[in-house]
Amino acid sequence: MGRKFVVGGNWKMNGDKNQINEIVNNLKKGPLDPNAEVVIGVPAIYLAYVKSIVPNTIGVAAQNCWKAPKGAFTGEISPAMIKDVGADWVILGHSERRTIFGEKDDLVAEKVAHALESGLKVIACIGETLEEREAGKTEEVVFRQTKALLPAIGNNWANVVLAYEPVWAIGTGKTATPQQAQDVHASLRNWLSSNASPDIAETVRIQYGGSVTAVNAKELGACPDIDGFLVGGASLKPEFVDIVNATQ
Ligand SMILES: O=C(CO)COP(=O)(O)O
Repeated sequence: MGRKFVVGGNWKMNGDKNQINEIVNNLKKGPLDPNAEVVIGVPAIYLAYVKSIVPNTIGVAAQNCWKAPKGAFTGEISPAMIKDVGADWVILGHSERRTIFGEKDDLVAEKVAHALESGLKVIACIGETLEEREAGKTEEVVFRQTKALLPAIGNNWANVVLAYEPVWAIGTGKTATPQQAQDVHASLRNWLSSNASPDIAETVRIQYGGSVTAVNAKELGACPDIDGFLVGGASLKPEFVDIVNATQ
């Protein structure tokens, strides 16, 4: 009850200053549902630029970070740096980080722990592959990925949003049906109730991600355990505003 709808736009490795200006102007024009929280996940190199042009009501997220504040980690950025340029969120454990860059559950957990300790809010992503779904392992995978996060999150659940993103639905145009998504969200909440606490299960927001569009957002958003979206492709387009407003 009372979970504020939260919509994230994950731009991935897309956008240049021209396109960013267009996206931000579109968000400013809105109008955006004041009851929805909006966070845009931008490429690291544009974090400061986006922060300088976006209204304060819109959160800005990095799409990854390292698990230490500074040091000899060529090419990486730290939560301290993300905060220093004014952003306050980071997306961690995205399936593209897990599959393309080989990030395992324990590395994701270490990153989550350090990001939270550093005062960032975290969108932590979980989700099964098509092979895992077809083998009937959806819950096993999602519970395993979430279990790894429990010690990392500790008492910091208020600063965490979970994003359930079935890998087979990402960038494929194959959205999970509202029932498929609702089922996983509900069983994850149930699992959290036993393995974290009933209060955490009740209050944590769980986003759905994977081919969300203005067309399917309303039906997905109406499901009782879907508390928002993590949007890839459509977050670069004007329809993102309609997705933010899906529960209005
Ligand atoms: O990976 C996603 C968001 O993090 C989803 O991407 P698409 O919305 O492009 O399927």
